[in-house]
Amino acid sequence: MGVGKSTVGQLLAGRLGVGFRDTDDDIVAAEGRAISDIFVEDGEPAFRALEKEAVRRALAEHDGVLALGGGAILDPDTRALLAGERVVHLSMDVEEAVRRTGLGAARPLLAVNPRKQWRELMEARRHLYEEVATAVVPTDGRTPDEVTEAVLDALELKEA
Ligand SMILES: Nc1ncnc2c1ncn2[C@@H]1O[C@H](COP(=O)(O)OP(=O)(O)OP(=O)(O)O)[C@@H](O)[C@H]1O
Ligand SMILES: O=C(O)C1=C[C@@H](O)[C@@H](O)[C@H](O)C1
Ligand SMILES: [Mg+2]
Repeated sequence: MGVGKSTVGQLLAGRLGVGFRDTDDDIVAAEGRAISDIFVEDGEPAFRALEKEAVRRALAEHDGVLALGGGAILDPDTRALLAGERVVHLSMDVEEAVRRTGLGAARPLLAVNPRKQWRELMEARRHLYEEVATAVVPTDGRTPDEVTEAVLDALELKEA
């Protein structure tokens, strides 16, 4: 959460001359509600079901850079769909995470005690991010442009 998937994803798409899509945005557009509202009104399992369908559809329809929600990899079917794709795990440490996400209600899973919750989420998810990633790119102390450059290098992709 807040690692820069949307920011770097758009920069990367620009550098590659391809389209950019973000499954969080797809869900918000389809539902006409903010993600935090979906969490509060319907609960996390309902959000995960919407997310799984959004990822499946985006992978089928879209040929370019796709940003996933931070928890999309929790779903085993989604992880299976990512097999065979280039998947970048953008990483950061907890202090950088707190700086980038702030304390707002926009990220429901970090709403209370964000430092502790972020650490716990990472402990629970790290192995899943590592399982699906074909490249890991640390983002600490790097600007979005520098991260984008590092992603291009890590994926050995040429610019358009
Ligand atoms: N490399 C970076 N260095 C500093 N700040 C950054 C960097 N990348 C992104 N940011 C800032 O951090 C915040 C979160 O970035 P962004 O929304 O792109 O993350 P995200 O991974 O898409 O988040 P979410 O999980 O909510 O979708 C934004 O304010 C953005 O400007
Ligand atoms: O890491 C997560 O579980 C989330 C990340 C965001 O991208 C959103 O999909 C939502 O806030 C949940
Ligand atoms: Mg985003």
